[in-house]
Amino acid sequence: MSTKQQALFIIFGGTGDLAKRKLYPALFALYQKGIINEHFAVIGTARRPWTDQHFQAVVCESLPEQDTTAAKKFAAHFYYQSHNVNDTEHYVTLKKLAQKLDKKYQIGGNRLFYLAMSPRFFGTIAQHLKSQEIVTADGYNRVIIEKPFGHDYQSAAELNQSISKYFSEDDVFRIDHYLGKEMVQNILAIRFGNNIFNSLWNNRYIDNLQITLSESLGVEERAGYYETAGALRDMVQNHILQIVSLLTMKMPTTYSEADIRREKICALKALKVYQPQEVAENFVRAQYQAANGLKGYRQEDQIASDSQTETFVAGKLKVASENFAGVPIYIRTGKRLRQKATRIDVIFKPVPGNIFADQNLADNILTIKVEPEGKVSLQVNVKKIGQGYQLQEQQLDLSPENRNGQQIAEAYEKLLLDALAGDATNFTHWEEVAYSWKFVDAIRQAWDNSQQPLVEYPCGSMGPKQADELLAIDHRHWIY
Ligand SMILES: NC(=O)C1=CN([C@@H]2O[C@H](COP(=O)(O)OP(=O)(O)OC[C@H]3O[C@@H](n4cnc5c(N)ncnc54)[C@H](OP(=O)(O)O)[C@@H]3O)[C@@H](O)[C@H]2O)C=CC1
Ligand SMILES: O=C1O[C@H](COP(=O)(O)O)[C@@H](O)[C@H](O)[C@H]1O
Repeated sequence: MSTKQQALFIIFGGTGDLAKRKLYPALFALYQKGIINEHFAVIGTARRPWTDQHFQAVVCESLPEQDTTAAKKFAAHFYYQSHNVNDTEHYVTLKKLAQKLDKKYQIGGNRLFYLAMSPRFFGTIAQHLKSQEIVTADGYNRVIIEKPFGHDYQSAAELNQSISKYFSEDDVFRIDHYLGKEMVQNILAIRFGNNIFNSLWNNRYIDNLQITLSESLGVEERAGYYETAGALRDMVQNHILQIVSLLTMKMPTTYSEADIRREKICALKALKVYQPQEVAENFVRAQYQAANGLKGYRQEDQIASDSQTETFVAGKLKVASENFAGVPIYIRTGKRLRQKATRIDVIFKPVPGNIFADQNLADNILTIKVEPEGKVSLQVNVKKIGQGYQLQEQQLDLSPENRNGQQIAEAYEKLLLDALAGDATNFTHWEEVAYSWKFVDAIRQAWDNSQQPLVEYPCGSMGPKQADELLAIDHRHWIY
């Protein structure tokens, strides 16, 4: 999709880490492709007293090519307003600036409000956008909301209620950047574009699913946020459960936003919400400890020396749906693990009545590697070349061929373009968020109310042994 778009972006949190690392480079990529060109402007807002010139210099610095004419022309579309989101007066100034830029760049009233700030401000921003008439009557008004959407089901419901007073669900784009990743988007193509996978995608043929989101980085500069979140809220509630929904949803009636959403909601609703005893049996929480020259979590800046925050979660999920009942979904995510790896392994059941049973055949495994390198492969068994009849495993590379040598777009670039085009297929609907929180809340509450220990794992490992035992008890092991 390369239709030209016109919009005024208003970024709340314009001086923040996300804006600099992800949003400005993503907008620049759209600019270089000509998708946003003349008829766009960006207002960055935050409290610090920057000038437009300083802001433009910061934007340039955030780009992969900083000193080119294109970068400078692009940054000239950026304006800064010092703004405390709690201060009504600031919205009056913001409105005037927005009107001026709308006219200058002939934008036609389209506005995209990006809330790249702590969620505690989302309600007040939404309210002021309406009450101070920063929304327009002659174009669209869409609000993109960063994660985390709430802290638990209750706070998410309250937040949703306060936003929905001012914006309809169709104009709310709850971002989960994993849904913008090329290989995550590939899941539906692989499942529903191939009868060989579509017809086998159920509990008669799939033995188990494994999802790994491992990171080599530690908590970095985000201690304040991470201490209130932990790996369960930071990664499981959103990214992992979104992947689970794509893997277990039924085939939608059509490839459309409404039909896909409906099936994803059903998939999340079908997740078994655990009782406290079941949480203890099916979930492991752990924290990284100093090893391999790296600090332990409790020695990191601004982390309490007795912090109970989990930096690793592994779990076994159960789905109460016709197609997935009885298929365990093993999930795992953590910081300071051996390496960055985001992957999905679909392990198929062995051939019934296998005539090669004495040869210890490898499982058929479909692997979708999301990162660091996007790849799809299928493990099969073939005859070894030569005399006799021995089998050997073979990896079939099913990776999408990049026929035009295109650079793969970053998740934020794709999602920003979707939001500009009004396509919410790759954003999360409120009901998806609600069911995800209900699932996660049960685990969090069980942990908070129980003596279930927070176990340790050394930096650079793949997590604690308890995460391996979760599978071993079922006579399985992690494929990765
Ligand atoms: N960083 C990341 O990699 C990711 C971040 N996110 C989410 O994105 C959002 C932003 O995160 P991040 O950029 O890391 O956070 P930062 O802490 O880096 O940025 C927060 C921004 O909010 C501004 N701000 C804070 N208080 C006010 C206020 N009262 N009025 C106006 N502006 C204010 C800050 O600027 P100033 O101090 O000048 O006011 C700053 O621009 C969060 O919801 C986070 O969970 C999601 C995924 C990844
Ligand atoms: O949302 C988040 O995601 C990042 C990992 O994202 P990735 O695209 O690098 O895989 C994680 O580091 C961060 O803690 C979390 O908030």
